[in-house]
Amino acid sequence: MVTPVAFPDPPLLNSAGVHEPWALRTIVELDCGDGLVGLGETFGDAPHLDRVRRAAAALVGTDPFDLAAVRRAVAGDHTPRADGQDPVARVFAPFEVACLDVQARAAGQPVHALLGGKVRDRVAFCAYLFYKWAAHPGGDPDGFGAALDPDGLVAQARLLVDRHGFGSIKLKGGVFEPAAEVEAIQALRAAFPDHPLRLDPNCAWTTGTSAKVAAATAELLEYLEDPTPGIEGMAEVARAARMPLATNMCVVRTGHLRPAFTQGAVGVVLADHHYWGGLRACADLAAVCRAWGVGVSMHSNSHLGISLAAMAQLGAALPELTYAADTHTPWQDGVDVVTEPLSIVDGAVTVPDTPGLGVTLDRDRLGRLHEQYERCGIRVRDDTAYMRTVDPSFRKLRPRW
Ligand SMILES: O=C([O-])[C@@H](O)[C@@H](O)[C@H](O)[C@@H](O)C(=O)[O-]
Ligand SMILES: [Mg+2]
Repeated sequence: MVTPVAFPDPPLLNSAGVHEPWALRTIVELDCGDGLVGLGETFGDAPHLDRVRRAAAALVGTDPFDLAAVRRAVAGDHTPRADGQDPVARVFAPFEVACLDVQARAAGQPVHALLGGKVRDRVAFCAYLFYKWAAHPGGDPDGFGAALDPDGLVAQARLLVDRHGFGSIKLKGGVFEPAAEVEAIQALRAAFPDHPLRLDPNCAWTTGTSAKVAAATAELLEYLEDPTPGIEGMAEVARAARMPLATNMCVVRTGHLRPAFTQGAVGVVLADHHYWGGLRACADLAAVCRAWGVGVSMHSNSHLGISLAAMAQLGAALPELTYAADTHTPWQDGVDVVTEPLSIVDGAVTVPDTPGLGVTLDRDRLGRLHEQYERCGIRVRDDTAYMRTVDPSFRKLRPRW
């Protein structure tokens, strides 16, 4: 069964615009008919939802232990996308996770056992800071407050660190002039002297601006994420930067690995099972990174508890994961589709050893979030269009500065 859901999202700012009041996801239930149900979670945009629905229909009768057959069934009549991303990987991913959940439940083992066994009991996550408004236009203030300057961000960091004990901090930049974002990083360093810091402007800067920011933050950042577009641009910045550059934008499929690594464009790749094609594809990615001496971190988008559990299971089994993973979990403020979401305590999720992913679908919650999907009117995430309702002159520019 494939169920689209919507959940409230705060007005988080990024280089593309601002998050809309509702975030979308798609929940996959793989019912094997003998009481075994596997769970998966993926993006919620309508074209993707449509592909996931078609894949689900094509999968009926396929053996959940035969991932090659599952992948073939999912591939169907796919056509490559102009933006270079691999739609099969994206559509296969939630089914791969659901199949692993089924396989692990059938074996009475946690998913990490199927990924080679756990190398850690706790998977660290970072506090993911965003510039944000106090409220959506015309809406009531949310519980997180505004964060439009260094003081606001430091207050936000305190809130997230107090709630979840995060031991490292990432700032989503690309929102204000680079100098203002450097000031924000300096303020975070002063307030959190021992927390590793990262800054991610989502390609909002030219190579020249990126090199200047890299110089200004050389002593402050553990890595600088996607300062500028493209592998060549990143390589140019990497030659000037003292810290490693990280990416979830210029290395998003296998074909990007060789050009990025031979040019020394990135020192850290953010794995994301939702678009690399599942948990095993991310383990393969991590092994390639290890061979090239490139670090591994983990990327996130707005998501719910099935994805958090999948990330935790993967993180437990990846020896290469030496950085705290991204997660948007705190921004969802407890809203979920699972009965007991995994919690982030002392900056980490304790990885469940129970059979499967370690989370159970709550049908009432799923039903409520699906009703919200039906009512919310959003069918494709569009941060830029939403920003333009507030500032009609806004344009998504990469680079902007
Ligand atoms: O949630 C956001 O606004 C992020 O900007 C997200 O869309 C990015 O994909 C991501 O978190 C990133 O690291 O670039
Ligand atoms: Mg990023």
